[in-house]
Amino acid sequence: MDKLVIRGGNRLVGTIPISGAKNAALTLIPCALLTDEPVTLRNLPRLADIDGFQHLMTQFGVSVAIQGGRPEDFGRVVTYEATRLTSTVAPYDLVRKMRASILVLGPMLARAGEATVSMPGGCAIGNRPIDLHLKALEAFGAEIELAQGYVKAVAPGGRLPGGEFDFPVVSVGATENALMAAVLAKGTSKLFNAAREPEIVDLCNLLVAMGAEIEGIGTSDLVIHGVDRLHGATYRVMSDRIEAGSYACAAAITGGDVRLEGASAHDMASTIHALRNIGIEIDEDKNGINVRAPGPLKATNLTTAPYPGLATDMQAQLMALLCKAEGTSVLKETIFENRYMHVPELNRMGANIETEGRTAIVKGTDVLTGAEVMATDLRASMSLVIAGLAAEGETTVRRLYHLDRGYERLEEKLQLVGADIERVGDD
Ligand SMILES: CC(=O)N[C@H]1[C@@H](OP(=O)(O)OP(=O)(O)OC[C@H]2O[C@@H](n3ccc(=O)[nH]c3=O)[C@H](O)[C@@H]2O)O[C@H](CO)[C@@H](O)[C@@H]1O
Ligand SMILES: C=C(OP(=O)(O)O)C(=O)O
Repeated sequence: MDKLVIRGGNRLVGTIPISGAKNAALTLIPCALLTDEPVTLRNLPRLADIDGFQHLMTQFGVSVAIQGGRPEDFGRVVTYEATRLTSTVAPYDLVRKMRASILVLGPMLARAGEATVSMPGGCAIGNRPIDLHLKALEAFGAEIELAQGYVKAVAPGGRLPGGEFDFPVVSVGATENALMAAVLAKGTSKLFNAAREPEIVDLCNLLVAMGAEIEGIGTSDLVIHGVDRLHGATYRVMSDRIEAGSYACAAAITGGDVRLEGASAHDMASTIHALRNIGIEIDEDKNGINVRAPGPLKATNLTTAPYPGLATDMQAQLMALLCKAEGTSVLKETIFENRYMHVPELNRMGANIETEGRTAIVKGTDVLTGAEVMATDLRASMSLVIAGLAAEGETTVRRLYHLDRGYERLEEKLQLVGADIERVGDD
């Protein structure tokens, strides 16, 4: 298995292109199930999760055509065509590798009147149940049965009537599934306390481009007027606010000066706010942001929350940055119950972090030291890379399959700005 070897200490300077957002792409791709016409997505990141999702789409008889895209380019253009669905079953073997596979449930049910999807199970960052996905679909009229680890959902009479659902907890995935189910329902549906992450706005924009009728886009109350059919569309995936935030942390920890080309300051306002509190200078323009670390990093307190709050997907990377800040920072993780798996690994690199339940106390230190570390999940992996870039000596990060789920050609992008990082085969 490959590993990353990082020799820390280089100041990052230059430009990093930001890719299309993984978490948007993973909800835009299943929209192709909603129509028999082609749906073309531009700026799709080249990631293991996207390949996995495409594989799942072919399982349903969807044709997947990758156009152009030179190997040296970031992103690519892919057309999905679900002229006729040959299966409505998402098997365990494909779903277990990628939680986001549950996002085929809503659109498949809307298009085919039935869907059978393996339960995704837990993962390193927490239990991650799907009860809200199922409750929202039931509120729209679906009949749901759980058997042998599978969810079987049926729309009586072949089409959901639509309905209302008030989310007791904000859920990105459940909002996405409910939206994709409601757009083809017979009647009007309402969602209250829906997630309003930028990726949900991206999803709504594609659905509208396909002919859906949605009111309240960007707010937590959505009204969806079901239509009889949707048509194809061509759509550009939004830029990845978490990838951009991660590279901002990487630049900042090295005292660097980096432009993140294509980053959307609007979508990552909470991360920018946190970085400014840490003493990082950020200039925004319509094509990207510039990140500069002019002096010592300052401690700050951070609490993750649904959008527009601080994204839980940024917690680990900001924590790595705060390991080198002057003073003590207190972080609170409110979204997932087990998202501090990077803490013992960062401590092995000389960080001073203590956790108590959902709170982490980070005492800043002058020196981090290179070490052999093990990545446990996607953002935890990135936090170790960030620490490694500022550490004295060599850091080796293993289990790169986590990083490859969510960072398009990470080492190439970091090399562009002067990092000493390489991917090597394990011996
Ligand atoms: C592919 C994708 O877009 N993944 C993102 C998505 O995950 P995902 O959509 O899985 O996360 P959710 O927003 O659903 O989870 C938020 C909270 O709701 C809980 N919950 C969720 C669903 C449910 O049916 N029941 C329930 O209790 C979860 O356990 C968690 O505590 O949003 C998360 C929160 O911003 C991000 O960290 C993930 O990167
Ligand atoms: C947790 C994440 O992704 P997923 O929901 O795909 O596991 C993430 O992107 O940080």
